[in-house]
Amino acid sequence: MTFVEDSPEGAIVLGREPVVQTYELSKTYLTGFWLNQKIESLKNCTLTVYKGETFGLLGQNGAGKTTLLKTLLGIVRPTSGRATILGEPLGDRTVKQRIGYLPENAYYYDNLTGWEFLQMTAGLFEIPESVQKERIPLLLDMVGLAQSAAKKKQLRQYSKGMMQRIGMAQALINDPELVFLDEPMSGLDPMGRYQIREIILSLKEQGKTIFFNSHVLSDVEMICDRIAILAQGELICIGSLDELLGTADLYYVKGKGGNSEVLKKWIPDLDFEENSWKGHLQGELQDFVASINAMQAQIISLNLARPSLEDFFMQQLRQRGFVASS
Ligand SMILES: Nc1ncnc2c1ncn2[C@@H]1O[C@H](COP(=O)(O)OP(=O)(O)OP(=O)(O)O)[C@@H](O)[C@H]1O
Repeated sequence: MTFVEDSPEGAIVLGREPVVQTYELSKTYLTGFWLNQKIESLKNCTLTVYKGETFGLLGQNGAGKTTLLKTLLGIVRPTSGRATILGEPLGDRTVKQRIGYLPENAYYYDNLTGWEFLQMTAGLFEIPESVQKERIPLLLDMVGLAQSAAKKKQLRQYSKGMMQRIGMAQALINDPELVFLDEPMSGLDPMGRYQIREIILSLKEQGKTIFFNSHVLSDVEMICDRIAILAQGELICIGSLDELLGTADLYYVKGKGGNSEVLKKWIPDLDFEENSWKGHLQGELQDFVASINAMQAQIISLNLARPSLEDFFMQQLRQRGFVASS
């Protein structure tokens, strides 16, 4: 299938099927006793997520990630803008059958065992009992929960890691095409995070589309095809990791001397070490070298560099004034 509509990210990529599309989506919460305080949680967010990709939405606490996810799921009504999920407008009932959702802070009926909880969720999707009998053990295996524990233990006895796993299983109970995961690695130890990453990768192998929120940037870097960064409700960048991190003309430079104010214009993450400085160069190399010569400063080394996602994330926030420059 080919698509050639206009999109916020420019033309939609030919040959790729969009499964989530938002156009200038905004959400303003009204709070306070008189509902006269406004919190602009999302500001004109436009993005496209394609079939089969793992898409990571990043942002600091309070950036608006959960609000965007809840808006897409029809839990929160947008103040303005529009969006489609699997080609249908927000709130379409048929779409709900085809998507899965792992909430960030889920409140499940904790007197149920894990098994009963999955049966209850399957019931909500009207999944026949014969299918449930096959699917529940498969899902438990997939998320790494022992069937005996799932049958015996009530959810109130579950650890954080077990809750995250059972949450993942319920998000997949309807064999969804598109899965929304809100901070799936939050609160997990390294082994738990590794296992969740493995589950996400196996879902990707099955051709599912995964949209997830996270602030664990190293996990995102390992598993995402594309990412977007939200800051104070604004989407400040979107693209594949190669597009965002792998630009061939990005240099890591070390040097000494010169004027720190001038250097900072070229090197936003400028860092000083005894009598030298270092950081990632922004701008044309030739012009930078001319500026270095004019200041009678000295370049010690210049290497092509791919920043880590964490470096890139901090740099984007600093450049746009969302965090103070160090
Ligand atoms: N129901 C609500 N009523 C009023 N304000 C809200 C509501 N939900 C979220 N907000 C506000 O909207 C902003 C974005 O919150 P949101 O939970 O979407 O951010 P987040 O990026 O998911 O943060 P976190 O990583 O901490 O979960 C915050 O300022 C938050 O206080």
